Amino acid sequence: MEKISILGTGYVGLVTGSCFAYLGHKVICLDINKEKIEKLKKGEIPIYEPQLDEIFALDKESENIEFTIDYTYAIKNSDFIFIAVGTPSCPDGSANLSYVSDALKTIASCITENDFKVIVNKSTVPVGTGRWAAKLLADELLKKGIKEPEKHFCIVSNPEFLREGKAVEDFMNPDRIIIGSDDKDIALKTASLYSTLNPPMIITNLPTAEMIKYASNAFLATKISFINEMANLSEKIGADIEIVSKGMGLDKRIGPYFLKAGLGFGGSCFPKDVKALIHTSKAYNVDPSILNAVMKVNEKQKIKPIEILKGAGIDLNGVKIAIWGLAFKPDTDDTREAASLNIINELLKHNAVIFAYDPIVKNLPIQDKNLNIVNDKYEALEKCDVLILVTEWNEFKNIEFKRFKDKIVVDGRNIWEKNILKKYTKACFSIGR
Ligand SMILES: NC(=O)c1ccc[n+]([C@@H]2O[C@H](COP(=O)([O-])OP(=O)(O)OC[C@H]3O[C@@H](n4cnc5c(N)ncnc54)[C@H](O)[C@@H]3O)[C@@H](O)[C@H]2O)c1
Ligand SMILES: O=c1ccn([C@@H]2O[C@H](COP(=O)(O)OP(=O)(O)O[C@H]3O[C@H](CO)[C@@H](O)[C@H](O)[C@H]3O)[C@@H](O)[C@H]2O)c(=O)[nH]1
Repeated sequence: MEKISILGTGYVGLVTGSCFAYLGHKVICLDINKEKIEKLKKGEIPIYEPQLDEIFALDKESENIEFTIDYTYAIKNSDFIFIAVGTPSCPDGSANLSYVSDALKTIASCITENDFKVIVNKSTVPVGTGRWAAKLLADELLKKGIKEPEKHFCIVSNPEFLREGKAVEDFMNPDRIIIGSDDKDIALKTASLYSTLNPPMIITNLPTAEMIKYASNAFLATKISFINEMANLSEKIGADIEIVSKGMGLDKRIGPYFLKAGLGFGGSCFPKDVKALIHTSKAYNVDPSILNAVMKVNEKQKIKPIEILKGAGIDLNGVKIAIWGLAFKPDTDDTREAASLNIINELLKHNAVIFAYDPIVKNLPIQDKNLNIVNDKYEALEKCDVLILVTEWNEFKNIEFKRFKDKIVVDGRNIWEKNILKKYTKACFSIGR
């Protein structure tokens, strides 16, 4: 069993650290956010993620996991150092590598002449970052007077493919593990951290590993924008996109996944990663025409309910609108790039009054006198004339339809049967049907 530190204890870092500890490794999770680490030390999990509490409790019992803000301690007591800090979008769409670069500089400040550390990057970073990181680290070590710096570390790329809401399940049952490194032995050593999971493995070079992550996310995002474009056409010509998706998905070459039409993709990954890949493509003079279209379709799709309501002749000024679901998808408390934010911002511009409900999310990065977050879905519904279903949480699937009487309902994720909606509502709209 190996000694691992995880730098950055967010969604990816905490899940990775907890799961590695569960697999028997000795894990130190580090973050620069003191408050987060204090909570974790007390046994409080700062994010909502199914199954994480069970694994976390077992890790605490086995004493395989500890939490710290002390870089020197974390680096000294680990052989594998995972970087799992954020890589958000810069205003020009490129990935902001400042957190990665800060982490690398602090690692360099802790490495001594007697050390050899494997530095594994799990953050999603543009192609070329691994080799850039090796140079940055070598320069920092040289500045400290460490000769032949490359003898003291090796950089590995190990992109993460977990989904929020299913993060533990995904970590424990990976479709594949990708390891990229310029040193094959170190790559194999890193791969062995996962050996008990027995996953399909690809061992390759640094840029290929980095590219696999972006190409995967961009392809999944493309599937979503594609099906949403088909939904917009289906709606006009009387086809039902749910049945179209099912019919397409039965073709094994297409497959059934990521063909759910709705309000587009949000979250901390697809939007930023597609934008970053567009940026990289342009930097290498490759025309990212598909990726540009994927983003364009998605931006429109996120505010589709506004277009639907306006198209139905509803003047949004002063209208009371209930929003069900604020997280970017069910089973997470994450609202980064959530369609709910785009819809709420648009509605506020039109002077609508909003009563929003989500089972987990109780705060939003938007403050407005016309935005109310309430604790009960029916309370939101009863106060309003219009309901927009934004996130398909399970609790919205079986509801008392009779409460929809006299309401205008927009089902943004196609969770309700259109015939039932027609029976119980004043007017109803779904996506692509
Ligand atoms: N969220 C996902 O589902 C997911 C899945 C796969 C890959 N990724 C990628 O993983 C990376 C992390 O994503 P996330 O969602 O976990 O981010 P996050 O914002 O939840 O967590 C990042 C953490 O890093 C900490 N941090 C920042 N600078 C630091 C430093 N110098 N040293 C130590 N800690 C530092 C922050 O305080 C924060 O707690 C991103 O590159 C993302 O694209 C995310
Ligand atoms: O058929 C579908 C599938 C998804 N979505 C939307 O797409 C977004 C992303 O969903 P999902 O992929 O389940 O969530 P993430 O947690 O963002 O995970 C993605 O992004 C992660 C970060 O890179 C990767 O690790 C995962 O493999 C990748 O699925 C959400 O807004 C969903 O509502 C659809 O609209 N239709």
